[in-house]
This record gives sequence, structure tokens and C-alpha cells, in this order.
Amino acid sequence: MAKIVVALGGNALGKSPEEQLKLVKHTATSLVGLVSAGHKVVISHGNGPQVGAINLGMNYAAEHGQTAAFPFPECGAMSQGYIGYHLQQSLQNELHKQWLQKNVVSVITQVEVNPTDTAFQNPSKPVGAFYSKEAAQQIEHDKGYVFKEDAGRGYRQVVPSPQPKSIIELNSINDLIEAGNLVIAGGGGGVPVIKTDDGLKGVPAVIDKDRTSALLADNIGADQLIILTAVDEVYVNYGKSNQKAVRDLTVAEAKKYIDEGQFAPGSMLPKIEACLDFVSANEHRKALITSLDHLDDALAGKVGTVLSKQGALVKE
Ligand SMILES: Nc1ncnc2c1ncn2[C@@H]1O[C@H](COP(=O)(O)OP(=O)(O)O)[C@@H](O)[C@H]1O
Ligand SMILES: NC(=O)OP(=O)(O)O
Repeated sequence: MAKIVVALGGNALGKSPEEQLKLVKHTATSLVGLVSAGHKVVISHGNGPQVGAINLGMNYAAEHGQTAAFPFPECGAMSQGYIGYHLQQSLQNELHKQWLQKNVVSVITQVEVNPTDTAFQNPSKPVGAFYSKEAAQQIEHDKGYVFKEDAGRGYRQVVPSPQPKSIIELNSINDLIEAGNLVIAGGGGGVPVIKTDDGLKGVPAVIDKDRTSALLADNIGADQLIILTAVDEVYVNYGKSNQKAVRDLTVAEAKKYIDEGQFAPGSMLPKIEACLDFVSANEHRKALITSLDHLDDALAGKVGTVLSKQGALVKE
């Protein structure tokens, strides 16, 4: 039986609470399927659209004198609560349906980053809604936010995305896993914190959840890292008339495609890099990228992209 970290993409979780709950309910069925097959499953998730929406709402209320300003780390923590709530509820309902006895728990997770990380000078993580070029330029002018084009889908605000260094709640997460709980951790890449003389302090940034998920998977000794997003497979020539799905990627092939610029920064590139980090450290490790909708098909080998040092996903 395997220990598996499953990371759910923030952009793949829909645009509203209703959409998110529907998508999470569907994925919960596959996740509980993994649990009932005897695997130890740990779930992480993104928060790009959600933390952006929370931040926009809080800023709007603050600008209109309705609330105090809520900084980005606080918004990140709120997004962990919001998404963790939907995941917990959906997993609990599904476990109940399948007559399985297991506690589900979300851990508010802080992740240490380096205060001198160059990412703070170069915002790159897309958050919140998608805008037209003109609308993005207007907001840049009015509010001073930075916008970038996001994988052919429109323009989005970008914020610094430092590398995750360590997971502050790692011991608690490990204890909860070993006690048999179904754990949700590292949500939104974790709330980014730095170590200061006065202790931990939140910083305004959004850590890439794929990188944090790979770190979490490494730290807890996972065998597999599964990244669920909006596409069934990774493509070469993505978005072009000659795009082609890649079903199996070795470390060497993935590095070659990175050099060719096949994976968009801020979207597919961090996923591939996170998978590479994870599988490069140990030849028995496998990583899988597929869509939230098709996890079962991917585990049956029908869809999905598997990354490993050499072979295909081991189903044990
Ligand atoms: N080479 C590629 N193959 C597949 N998808 C790609 C590629 N390059 C960019 N993408 C885009 O990356 C998206 C996944 O990244 P993103 O939306 O940031 O993920 P998340 O689901 O974690 O929020 C896909 O939905 C697709 O639009
Ligand atoms: N924090 C993060 O990486 O979120 P997304 O998965 O939404 O990009």
C-alpha cells in the first residue's frame, strides 16, 4: 500500500462556492476510493483564485470603511479554512456513504520562506480573476498591482511566490497521519512565514502549492505525488494546432521539454518542476498529473501524465 499526497489545483476548483463544492464532491469519491483500497492519503490544495477573491473582497470592504485591512497572509489562512471546509465535508459524507470509519482534519499550515528570496522582487504567482489586457492595465494604473498574462487564459494579478523552505506544522501532520486520520495540509502552498527575532511572522506572498506539496510528500516519506488540475494530461506544443498529450515522462525528457519552454511559468512549469524534485530524489517514487474529473481513469492507466525516473505509475 502506498502513501500518496494528492494536490488539488486552485484554478481547477471552479469560480464560486457552488462550483467548488460540486467539484470537490466529485473528487472526494475518487479520494475515498484510494483510502478504501488501503492507501494512506494526504490532501493539499491550491488557492490562487480563492485567495485573490478573498483579498479583493476584503480590500473593497476596507476601502469603503467597512472593515480593517486584511493582509495577504490572513487571506491565505482564510482560503485554507474555506477550501478545507468543503474538502472535509465532502470527504466525511463520502466516507459515511461507503461505511468507512475515518476522521478527517484540515491543518492550518504555515510554511517558512526565505525573507531574501528573489521572488519578493519579481511577482510571478497569478491570483484572483482573469481580466482583459485593457482592464488589467486600468487596475495597474489605479491600484499599482502587477498583472501578467496567464497561460493564454487572460491577465491576472501576480504576487511574489517564494520557495517553501520548511513546513512549520510537519510534526503535527505526521502525528495525525500515523494516527490514521485523513489529513488536509499545506493548503494554498501554506501561509508564508519568515523566522524573526520575535518568532514567526506572515509575509504577503502566495507559495506555489505544487512546490509545497512536493516538499510535504518528501517530508512525510510519500511514494506518490498526484497533482489534479484542469487538464487530463501534460501537452507539448500546448494550445497550438499540433499540441500532443504526453503520457509518460522521464526526468531527462521533462528537463528537455523545460529547456524548450513547453510549460507555462506560473501554471504547468511549477507542477513539472515539483514532480521532478519529488521523483529525482528516489527512483521508486512516481508523480501523476491529471484532471480532478479523471483521477480514477488515470489510476487505471487510461489518461494522465506519469513522471518517474524511468517507468509508469506503480499501482500496488
Ligand atoms: N504544456 C502544458 N500542458 C498542459 N497544460 C498547460 C501547459 N502549459 C500551460 N498549461 C495550463 O496550465 C494549467 C494548469 O495550471 P494552473 O491553472 O495554474 O493549475 P491549478 O489547477 O493548480 O490551479 C492548465 O489548465 C493549462 O491551462
Ligand atoms: N497556491 C497555489 O499554488 O494555488 P493554485 O494551485 O491555485 O495556483
